[in-house]
Amino acid sequence: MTTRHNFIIAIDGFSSCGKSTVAKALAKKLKFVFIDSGAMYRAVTLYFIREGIDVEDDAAVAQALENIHIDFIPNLEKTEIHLNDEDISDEIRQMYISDKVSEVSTIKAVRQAMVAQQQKLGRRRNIVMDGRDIGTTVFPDADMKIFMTADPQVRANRRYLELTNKGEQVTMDEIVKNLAHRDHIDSTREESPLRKADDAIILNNSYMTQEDQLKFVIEEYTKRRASK
Ligand SMILES: Nc1ncnc2c1ncn2[C@@H]1O[C@H](COP(=O)(O)OP(=O)(O)OP(=O)(O)O)[C@@H](O)[C@H]1O
Ligand SMILES: Nc1ccn([C@@H]2O[C@H](COP(=O)(O)O)[C@@H](O)[C@H]2O)c(=O)n1
Repeated sequence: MTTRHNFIIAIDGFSSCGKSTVAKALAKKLKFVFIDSGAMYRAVTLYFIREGIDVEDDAAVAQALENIHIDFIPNLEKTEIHLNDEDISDEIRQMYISDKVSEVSTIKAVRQAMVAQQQKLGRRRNIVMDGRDIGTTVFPDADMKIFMTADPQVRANRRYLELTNKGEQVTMDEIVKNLAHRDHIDSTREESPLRKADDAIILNNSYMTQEDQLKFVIEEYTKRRASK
């Protein structure tokens, strides 16, 4: 067995509870690389929608995965996600992607392709990766694992504010349904379902500010770093 020298932080949890927010802030503070694994599943979903890929057609799915190239490109303060050299960072946040992404994410071939890329991205670099199966499947040996949750109504309110501030026409009802729908599919699918890793620490941020949640994970990191 080879010893790993990089530090891996896995942040998993339910939809819209603030995983990317805390992961991004933590990565910035520690000068680690932040990887939003959900954005990768969203990129695949966008490609499937655009190309009209039938998710039941294994050959079409396999061919599509061959044609999909996802890159994370740092650009000033943010990291863009590119699908075959196109910046799709904003497009993948729209509701029509959120409505389909969990269905696409149940496909075994899709998960295998994404997990392999995620593991490659975490080789040798210090990273913070957020998603649903990071602490259980992608990096079961992560140095620190957080499992995030928040009250469903709080999560829906936050997502509603985020999307309406961006000018997207959505109703609270649509958002509540989408979060419940995704959480259900993500937690019950056969392939690497969303679940708390046995060694993950729970962070319920329903009544925490973004500053409080960052402080919580930095304190946890400081303890872990000292014992690594
Ligand atoms: N502690 C907090 N208090 C208030 N708003 C928050 C807090 N943490 C995150 N948010 C806001 O909640 C929304 C959802 O956060 P974020 O996108 O980080 O969640 P996520 O878990 O990564 O979501 P998803 O899994 O759907 O991608 C964002 O608008 C973010 O600014
Ligand atoms: N490791 C992951 C990450 C995400 N998914 C699926 O993608 C959806 C979108 O993720 P967001 O974090 O951007 O909300 C999510 O609902 C999952 O269906 C996944 O399966 N595994």
